[in-house]
Amino acid sequence: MRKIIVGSRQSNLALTQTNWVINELKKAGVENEFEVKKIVTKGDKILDVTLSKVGGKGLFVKEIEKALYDKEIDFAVHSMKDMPAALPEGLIISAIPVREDHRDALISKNQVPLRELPEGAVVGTSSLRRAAQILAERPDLEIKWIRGNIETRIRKLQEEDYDAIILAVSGLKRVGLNEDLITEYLEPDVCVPAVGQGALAIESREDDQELNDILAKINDAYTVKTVTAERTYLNLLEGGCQIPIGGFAHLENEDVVLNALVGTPDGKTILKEVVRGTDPVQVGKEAAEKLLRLGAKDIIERVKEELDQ
Ligand SMILES: NCc1[nH]cc(CCC(=O)O)c1CC(=O)O
Repeated sequence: MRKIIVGSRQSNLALTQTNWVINELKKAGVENEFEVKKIVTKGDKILDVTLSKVGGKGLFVKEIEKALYDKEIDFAVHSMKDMPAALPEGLIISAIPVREDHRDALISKNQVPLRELPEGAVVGTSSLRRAAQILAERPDLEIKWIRGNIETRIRKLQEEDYDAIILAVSGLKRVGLNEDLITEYLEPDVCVPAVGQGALAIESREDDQELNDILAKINDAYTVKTVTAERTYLNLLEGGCQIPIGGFAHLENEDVVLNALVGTPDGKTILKEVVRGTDPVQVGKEAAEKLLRLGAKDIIERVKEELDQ
């Protein structure tokens, strides 16, 4: 039986996600041997610049994709929300396992929730999406960029002058941090998560049918359907850049219900739509069309120009 080589970034989060997937495959009855091969990406080497300024999503996946092409590895596990809209020729998302918690969380000093933070309190995030939604709720707060992995950000909250930070619940759980650290779970009506947040994408070569059949064993129909709606919507709005866009879908009976949001980084303009339907692609398209009609294009173009400066 073929040994399967799995590529992973070397961060704690990436390795945990990779090992989680391998374990899910084993639980699904896969008996192949697995080897994890660590790969250093450009995104891992850049620590002090706003991620959106240095090139956004592609940063973490390029080197991994080269290793896939060169057949140094057979598959790789990515955070779905870090996946670019379109994959390069010959590579596919071959499976999407069951999603972890989709929500963002506020972690504050002294466990003070968002509504009760003192006026002018400093909130750390490097996500324009989170900044926009936090400022829409609390225009008096100050957003301060924060970089580094999950553990580093939590250390910075303790050691630097942040009053609170925002992180994805999924990442926090995956790296094994105690959920008691969380002050407040931000539900999608307060903070619409990033498209694909909490979900993983397994990337492999399109022509590796034998492996893709194995990976399909941990495909989760619910997650595939909801992430398809979210990514269809995102792909129709975005041009590969990091902008304040949120999208989260859930199922109600047979219906996909998509919460879609585009905002200005200062939170002064927030466009929101809820679209439902049975076909996830149709729901995604409709959400994009509705937001474009509300003026999403202007906001996206303006943010891109500012990022380019
Ligand atoms: N932006 C970085 C990033 N990419 C994936 C996750 C974990 C969340 C996930 O699984 O979607 C995180 C950390 C965060 O957003 O707090």
